[in-house]
Amino acid sequence: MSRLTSSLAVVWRLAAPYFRSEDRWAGRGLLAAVVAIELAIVAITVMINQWNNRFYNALQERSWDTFVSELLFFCALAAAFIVLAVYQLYLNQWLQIRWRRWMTSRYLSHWLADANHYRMQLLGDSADNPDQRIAEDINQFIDRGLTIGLGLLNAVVTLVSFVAILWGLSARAPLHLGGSTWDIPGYLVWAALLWAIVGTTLTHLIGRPLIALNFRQQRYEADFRFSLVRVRENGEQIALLGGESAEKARLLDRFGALMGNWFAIMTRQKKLTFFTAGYGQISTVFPFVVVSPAYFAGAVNLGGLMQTASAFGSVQTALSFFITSYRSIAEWKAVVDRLDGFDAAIAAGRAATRTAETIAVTPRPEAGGIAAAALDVRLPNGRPLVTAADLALPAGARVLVNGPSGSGKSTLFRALAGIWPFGDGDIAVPDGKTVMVLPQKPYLPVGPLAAAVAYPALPDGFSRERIGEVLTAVGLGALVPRLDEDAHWARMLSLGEQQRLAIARAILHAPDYLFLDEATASLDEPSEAALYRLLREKLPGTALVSIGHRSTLDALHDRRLVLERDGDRHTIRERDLAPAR
Ligand SMILES: Nc1ncnc2c1ncn2[C@@H]1O[C@H](COP(=O)(O)OP(=O)(O)OP(=O)(O)O)[C@@H](O)[C@H]1O
Repeated sequence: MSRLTSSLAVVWRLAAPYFRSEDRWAGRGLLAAVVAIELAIVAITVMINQWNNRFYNALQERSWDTFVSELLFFCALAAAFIVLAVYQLYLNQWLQIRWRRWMTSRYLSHWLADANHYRMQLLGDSADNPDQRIAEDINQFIDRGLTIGLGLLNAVVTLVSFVAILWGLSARAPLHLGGSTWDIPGYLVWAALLWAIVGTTLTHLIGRPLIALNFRQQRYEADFRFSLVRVRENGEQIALLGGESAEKARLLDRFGALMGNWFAIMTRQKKLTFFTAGYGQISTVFPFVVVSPAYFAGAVNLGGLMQTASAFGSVQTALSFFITSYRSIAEWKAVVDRLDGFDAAIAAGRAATRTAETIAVTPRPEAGGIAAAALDVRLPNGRPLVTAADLALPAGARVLVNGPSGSGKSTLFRALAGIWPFGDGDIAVPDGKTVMVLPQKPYLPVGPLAAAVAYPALPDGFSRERIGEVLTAVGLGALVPRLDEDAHWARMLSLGEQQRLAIARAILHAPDYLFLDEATASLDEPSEAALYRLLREKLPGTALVSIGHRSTLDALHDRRLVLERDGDRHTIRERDLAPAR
């Protein structure tokens, strides 16, 4: 029971915010309309039940006039039902897309805000495949949630309406068994209830493992899809290395996991379907079996029998809601658990920046440069990586950072840029100053070239002339006529060209601090030196902090910091630049 309450609390936590959001009036209005239509549909079912009595009695009594008028009445009910069914679907879909738009935008903001997506990745696997959670799970949560919710409402209202009818019918058709009449008030209601309780309990016992199995299936499907995307993204490397058979083996391995789980689902579902299908078949005749003694004893006529059977059927269908929707509920529960886990991972990503032991990057009003005190950069598992008693990067400085491979240079940059919270210490960044980090392989979004250059700003943030000018300055003038061309630029341009493009991006944005993490390592030395001269000329006030292994970089900087081994970590120390050759 406590599991049910906590699951309902999770559903409430996921669903309620939309109905309190800025779109609440549209959401509440549509939901109210859909619910009202569902109630009207139950009302029509009740009227059809009463119609059964009149219609079958008319047949038994061979009364033509009543037969015709009852047929017309049925046509009117059917017409109303058709209109209600059409509009219920239409309004339901409308509500779904509005609700989904709101939830998608909310999850995107929480996931992307303050580099949380990156921290969540660093913190581990608890939120696997966020793409699936945002694209599919939200959709399924709403779609299935509405179907199950409305189904439940229908079941409850049907139950209440028909229990009353069935109670009355029990009195009119008392139980005849073994030649005597048994006066059990509402015996038809008790019979339906007992029948449904037996069915529901057995369904739950047989079907319970499906919840966990469905949860795993969605994860395996997403993993498989993601592996396929990785192959597409890294096609060139795979082709060059001839890695196709390794990829195929890996993909089939992932598919194998998916298939193994699927077999478990199949076996479980086979057992469940044996039960539910059998239960469904027996349910068709069960009411007739219960009422037949009264009918054959002459206590009720054909209309009464048919109405009772139909009412019994409605009560029992309502009570069996859980049985018929078990699979759906099991799948939906898996979706709810996944979204809940995603929420928890988002919260953990945020919390990682708020615990006492974190690197705090704080804007300070005073002028001067970036300053770090008692900095202790660690890995997510707590292993120490880099320390610095104090580190000063004044405005306009040109600092080269050296250190052995794996000593933590890139991680130090991540900490200075404010996306690496693991560790301790304080980093002060002058208020309003901007920081940009250029990695060795820049990220180029798929789309027009102008958008790739202007990123992370929108392409219309800069004039075409300006974008063309900076591209020409970094030696990519040949690309200027292709600014509006849509392409996967990261695949088309050489790594050296991509690095030139990233320098163009930096010149366009003119940050106050530019961190270059081996950002020119793919260029030949003269081109690298030319780009550094260009940066100095175009961004005279910008501080340049570079990571690089080449000795030729020394001549392009004014200071050198070295990460030197110090026990289990590396410490940052100021060292002389190599004398110019
Ligand atoms: N997300 C992470 N989780 C666990 N370990 C990590 C993570 N990122 C980096 N590391 C480890 O931290 C260490 C430092 O990595 P980093 O990339 O900062 O080194 P680097 O000095 O820039 O190396 P290189 O010169 O080879 O680029 C490495 O041992 C690396 O394996």
